[in-house]
Amino acid sequence: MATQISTHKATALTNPSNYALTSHRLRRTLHDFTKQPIVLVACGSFNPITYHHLRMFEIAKDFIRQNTDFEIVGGYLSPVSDEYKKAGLVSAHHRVKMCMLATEQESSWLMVDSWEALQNYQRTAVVLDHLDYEINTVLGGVSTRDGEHRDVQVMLLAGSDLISTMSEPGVWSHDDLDDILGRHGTFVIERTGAALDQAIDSLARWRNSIYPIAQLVQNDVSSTKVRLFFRRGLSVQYLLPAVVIDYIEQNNLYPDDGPCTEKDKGKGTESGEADISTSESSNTCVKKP
Ligand SMILES: Nc1ncnc2c1ncn2[C@@H]1O[C@H](COP(=O)(O)OP(=O)(O)OP(=O)(O)O)[C@@H](O)[C@H]1O
Ligand SMILES: O=C(O)c1ccc[n+]([C@@H]2O[C@H](COP(=O)([O-])O)[C@@H](O)[C@H]2O)c1
Repeated sequence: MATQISTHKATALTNPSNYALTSHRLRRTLHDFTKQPIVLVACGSFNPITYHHLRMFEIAKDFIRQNTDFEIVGGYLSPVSDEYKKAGLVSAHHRVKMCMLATEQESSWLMVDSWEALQNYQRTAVVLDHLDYEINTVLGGVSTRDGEHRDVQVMLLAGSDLISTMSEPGVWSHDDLDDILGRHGTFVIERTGAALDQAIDSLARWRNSIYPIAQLVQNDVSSTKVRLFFRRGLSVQYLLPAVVIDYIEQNNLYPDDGPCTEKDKGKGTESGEADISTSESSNTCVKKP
């Protein structure tokens, strides 16, 4: 049975049954008492998680250390619910599991929060408010080495493609943008095809709490391309953790479509999927031996 909880905000949040926040890597003591403790949260499909999803957190970590007065005490991936109904979305259970395998194997500080995934669709503002409640109200925030209590600021970490949708009419509510960009704050990682300045241009009123971060090494990997590679029997080695590749193969999550014809080349199998012919491997269409 789901439980209703209330927060310091007007929102009522509902926890899926048996839900408890994963917090084994949440650092409860601040190293530097002059810094503001923060937790980074990336929301998305993670269908499947790629190395670049993990890399986003490392890029943000470097930026934060060099340019801000924040101190990161934890990082969460929050896979979206099945109700998001994006084409080709495999079940939340599998996407949560893949994120867990990846973070446990590849990272020493990242965790997965399944609250959003394992229930009905939740807006991103609600997800951030939920984590704020769990970390600050339920767990009691963090302390300095002298035992002084500090609330943790829960901040969104997103690619510039996602942030550019915030300027599209009808996608996000203004109140939610105020909550996400104004109250929580957001780190925006540059993504090929979605220029940073264009993505945040019309979000100027929140500019003090939006931190754009350029990618020093351009990385154009997307989950869409990874799914297409699986479906075409192409290698995905080194695009995502081996432990995730094994899991996908064991559960046959993105089945190989079989040999493709001349006509198929460059086409996705899910509506809305990227045209693989725009990538370097455009002319490769081979079936696995
Ligand atoms: N290569 C990348 N560069 C920058 N940001 C990225 C990159 N890949 C994913 N992200 C960001 O990671 C978050 C979660 O992404 P998501 O799970 O939607 O991955 P995706 O690769 O965009 O998925 P799909 O291809 O299925 O649309 C989003 O904020 C997205 O902008
Ligand atoms: O909260 C909103 O109004 C909102 C509007 C558009 C997108 N989002 C979130 O943004 C993420 C988009 O993921 P994706 O895979 O479609 O890029 C996903 O977590 C959605 O819940 C959230």
